[in-house]
Amino acid sequence: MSTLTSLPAWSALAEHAEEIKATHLRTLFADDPQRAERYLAEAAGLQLDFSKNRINDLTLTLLAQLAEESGLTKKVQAMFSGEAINHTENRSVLHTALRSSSSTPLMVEGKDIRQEIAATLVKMEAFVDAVHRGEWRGYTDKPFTDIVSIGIGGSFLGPKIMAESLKPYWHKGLRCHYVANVDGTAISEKLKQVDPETTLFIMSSKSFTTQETLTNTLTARDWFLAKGAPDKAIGQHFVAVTSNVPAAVQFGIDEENIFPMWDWVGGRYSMWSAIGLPIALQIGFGQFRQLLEGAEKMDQHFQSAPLERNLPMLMGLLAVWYTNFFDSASHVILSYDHYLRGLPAYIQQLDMESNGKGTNDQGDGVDYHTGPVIWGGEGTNGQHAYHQLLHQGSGIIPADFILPLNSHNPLGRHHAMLAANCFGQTQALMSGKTLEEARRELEQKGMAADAIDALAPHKVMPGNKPSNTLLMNKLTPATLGALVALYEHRTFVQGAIWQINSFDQWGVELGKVLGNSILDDLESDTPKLDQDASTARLITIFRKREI
Ligand SMILES: O=P(O)(O)OC[C@H]1O[C@H](O)[C@H](O)[C@@H](O)[C@@H]1O
Repeated sequence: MSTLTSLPAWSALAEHAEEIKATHLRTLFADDPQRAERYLAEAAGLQLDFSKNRINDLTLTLLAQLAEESGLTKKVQAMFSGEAINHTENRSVLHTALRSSSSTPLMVEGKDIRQEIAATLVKMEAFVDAVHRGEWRGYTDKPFTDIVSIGIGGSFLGPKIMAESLKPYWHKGLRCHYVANVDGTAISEKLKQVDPETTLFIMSSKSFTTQETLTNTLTARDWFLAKGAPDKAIGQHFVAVTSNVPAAVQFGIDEENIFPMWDWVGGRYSMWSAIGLPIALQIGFGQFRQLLEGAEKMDQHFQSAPLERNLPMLMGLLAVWYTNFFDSASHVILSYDHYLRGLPAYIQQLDMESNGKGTNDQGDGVDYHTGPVIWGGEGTNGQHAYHQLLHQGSGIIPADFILPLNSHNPLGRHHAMLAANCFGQTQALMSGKTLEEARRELEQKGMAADAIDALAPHKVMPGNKPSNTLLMNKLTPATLGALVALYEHRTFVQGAIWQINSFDQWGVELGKVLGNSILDDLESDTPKLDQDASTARLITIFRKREI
């Protein structure tokens, strides 16, 4: 038995889960008229209604006990104070420092990182303002109209999705494009849309070794020169964000055009650093700061609020509750806001790359489930598709519904309809429809008794499906910052309970290495073909393709 499953709270939760499984959410609501008020928590402009979860007060007490026995509070402090909690890479985990307004020195390897952070923000601000004012221009003296941001993983999804989410705040006259995939189509299609004289390229790579990013940047540079730009214009049109300055310089980026980031920021947690430069260019530096401020408010809440009011703790512990005691293997994020349609993909990377681990901190294989599959999409679209599985599928898929109370585009009844759909879905998941209700409905339609017998069972919706509803007054840089920080800390809480390192990603390495040796075989005149039979065959088919 692992140290986690032998904790007293774990067995107590297992026992308690049996009681809860025998209780319908309808009953929990009927038995407790105050439930909706009591299971509502607020922080940093976000309201969480967690009353439609399969819990009661005892569940919360036992989850709090689990947090206590797992040393959660100490682990939170260890992260914020800069301990090297990413122990497999011997690194601190300090994305929270990037949005902190504190001036108390924060030392990492003998250096106060607050100063480096502040200096980088100053450099970013000066750059953003210079581009916006048209002072930093293209080689033919025209102001920039387009930014092409090249990066992948954490160096792509954060900037792209956050900028997309904040479209109402965009700086006029500047468009950002994002290229990640090594598929030549990705960059070709972007380059068709831009003019070399008015395009600025940002190469974002923490390591500066990522195949996709290096390849796409070289292609962009070749295109730029092939379109007639002089060599000396590269400095004006190509900037980089990286923690590997020597590699960027060697690659040909001017040293003064490099924005630093650091080892203590994980890729999927890096949008708050200079990796967020495309966001800042797109929405302006003042609003980029508001994004940071919103996140800082959530950080403060996470560190100080009591567990029963603490949004990230509640959401993280609820995820553990369903993953480990209800065998739930996935979690769905449903954005009821068109601007937030990319958020599920962002959280997918954040959570699955963080908690998709099967080895615990002691180096042993875990004997319990860890990171569930995170997926989702945009409401109401999903209601006409995969919500079927949420309502009538055989398992439990906990859902997060996210809704701003005000729209940036308040058109007639649209927003009330959107909200009604959102709330209606949470209600349907919770209450479902019984056989009697299904039968009554069909009787009222005048259906014959034998037809009712045949059809009614298919119309039954078990309900009892858990969901959270997250509300904010309006989607702004500050509320978006708080929302993303909330999910970061939710991810942390789960990893802390599961005793895994949420901050490394060794699992992505092997495929990269194998990919490189396969690339040699695809391109070489004398391929080794020393792979397994299937892979060797695939290589041979590719080599023999008709061109
Ligand atoms: O920023 P880079 O060093 O180019 O890394 C880009 C991405 O690639 C890696 O494979 C990791 O899985 C990601 O966590 C990372 O964000």
